[in-house]
Amino acid sequence: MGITVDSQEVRVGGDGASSWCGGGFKSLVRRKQVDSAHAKKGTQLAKELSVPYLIAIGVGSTIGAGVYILVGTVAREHTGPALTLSFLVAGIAAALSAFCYAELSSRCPSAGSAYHYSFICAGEGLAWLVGWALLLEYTLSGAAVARGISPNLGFLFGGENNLPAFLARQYIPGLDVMVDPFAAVLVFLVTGLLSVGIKESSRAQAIVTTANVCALLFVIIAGAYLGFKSGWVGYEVPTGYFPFGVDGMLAGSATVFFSYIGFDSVASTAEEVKNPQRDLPLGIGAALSICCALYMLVSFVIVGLVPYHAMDPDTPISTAFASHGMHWASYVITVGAVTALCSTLMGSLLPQPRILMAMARDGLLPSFFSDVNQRTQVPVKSTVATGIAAAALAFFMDVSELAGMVSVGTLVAFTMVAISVLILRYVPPDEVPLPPSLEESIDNFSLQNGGSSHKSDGKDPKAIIVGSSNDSTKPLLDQVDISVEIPLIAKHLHIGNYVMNENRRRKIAGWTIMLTCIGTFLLTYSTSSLGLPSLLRYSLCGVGGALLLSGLIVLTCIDQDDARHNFGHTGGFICPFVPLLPIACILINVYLLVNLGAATWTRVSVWLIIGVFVYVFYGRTHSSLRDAVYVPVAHADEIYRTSTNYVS
Ligand SMILES: NC(=[NH2+])NCCC[C@H](N)C(=O)O
Repeated sequence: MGITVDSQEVRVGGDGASSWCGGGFKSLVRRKQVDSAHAKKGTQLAKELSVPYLIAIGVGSTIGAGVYILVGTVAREHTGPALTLSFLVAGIAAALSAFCYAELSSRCPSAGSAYHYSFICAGEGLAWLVGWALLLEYTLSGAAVARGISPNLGFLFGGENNLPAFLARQYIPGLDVMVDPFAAVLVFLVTGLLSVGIKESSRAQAIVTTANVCALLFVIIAGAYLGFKSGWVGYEVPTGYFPFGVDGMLAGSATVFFSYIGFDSVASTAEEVKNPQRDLPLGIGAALSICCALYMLVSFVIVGLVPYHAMDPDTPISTAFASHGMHWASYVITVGAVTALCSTLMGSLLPQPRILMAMARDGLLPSFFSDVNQRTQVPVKSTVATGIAAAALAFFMDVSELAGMVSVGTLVAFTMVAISVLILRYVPPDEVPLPPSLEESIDNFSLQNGGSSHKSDGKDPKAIIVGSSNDSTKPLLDQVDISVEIPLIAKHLHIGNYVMNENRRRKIAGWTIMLTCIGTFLLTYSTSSLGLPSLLRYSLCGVGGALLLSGLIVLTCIDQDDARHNFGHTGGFICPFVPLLPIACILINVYLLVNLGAATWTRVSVWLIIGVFVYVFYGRTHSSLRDAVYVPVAHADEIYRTSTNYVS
């Protein structure tokens, strides 16, 4: 799109996404500036976190009950001894998303993670959906995890029925529900801890995470000892390493991918990190590598101890140890599972308030949620709101059936993060809403000069005139800290032929990214929907594959935005192999999304439809971008020239 001179409204620069959208859809594609989310004074979070804390948050949020349970069912049904490879493949798939998160968190380090990146890159509509889906994910996963703790504790007491009354679930006959007061209390305890301060809560996270990592190390070391002693019977099975073929191993990776969910919590703490550009990529990368190594070693040992077909589907690890006479190991493993659940609970309740806060700062939710407590420098109100919602769910509902809905949030976020990397590289956001201080100066200037203020004259606020001649522009600029504000505007000005070329490049890139995403969906949908008539399936598959491949080729040939070079030199993280890596990441995540099943999608649709209503009736009209001010091109040009004179 680039510069449009047809009306008073001018976008300086522009993107490939909004040019084709009519006025009604403009709110959906308006994008915020990278630095527009910088908190105002008094609403800042405490900058306390360094790499070790980030690793603790990442590992703690990622390692949950998943690994303790999945190894049994996945080895029995899909992979056999090749389970270790499934964890490797799933780890590589997760690493693709981690690379994308690392670049975005490093380049756009504000709270809100995937929601925030989507707002900067893809626009308000998709950002809202991502944020809305993440809210569902974190609340449900917090509730599900809390609810999983008492059955695990039951092992320590010799069965759930022997649990002391305060730990056990209670049946309420009148309501025909099984309530779990302990789960609710636990959620409140974690909420309290998270409200005290980010440093205190991440310290607690570090302690709990250390305990659960020690339990996994115990499984690895003691298991390897038993394996060497007993001759690794699990690997001696006559069916070989791949009893279900390589296909089975790949199907297993899709299931164990769940155990890698959670490292993205690190990105949500971006605003609380001392040196976000360097520390966030390090934290994300180290956390994921640690989890991948632990998962592979645990699975390697466990499938070696027991033949895969004899594995227990519910308590595979304890049973494997018991089969070698080490019954007491189940206590260590249960403690490991309980601490893992506690740390994932914290890992779910930590990001959600930050996403609520980011959405409220952008005006899409009431400002109640963006309130930061002055003393603790934590978004206490949204933390408490999150805690109440998760505790209520955990108290009343057995949310385990809703597990698929948890994955939707994560996978939608992972997909959008990969798309955001492509957009940031090829169609970086440079429709510049004016920086707030310049806006204020314009207002003051208009008032002082009796000129028409864009806010008060009832005209389209976007149609603001930034001075109509050099004479009127100069005093305006006098009131602005030019060294800060002008480069922001001037850097987006492309004059002469260059504009046309750049313009065309952006347009092609924007369309290509969109068509590549459509191709990914068609390809994964057609390969997964066996019920479709085969002609339709093959056609969809062909069209999808062709779109995807040509998208990849076109993007490989198009120049990327130069900013990444400058950014790379400042010590920030740059995702390698763009566009191949993000496209592979989109493909994997869309494949997993498409395969979540109709029942999950029906439930999620209800939530998303509610989200659309909230957006239409609240977010769209309250968005902080609703009055975004765009620089008219002629005057932007003037500002540019004037500022050059002024500076020189
Ligand atoms: N944010 C979340 N969805 N967290 C859930 C994490 C689940 C965790 N990876 C597990 O294996 O149990």
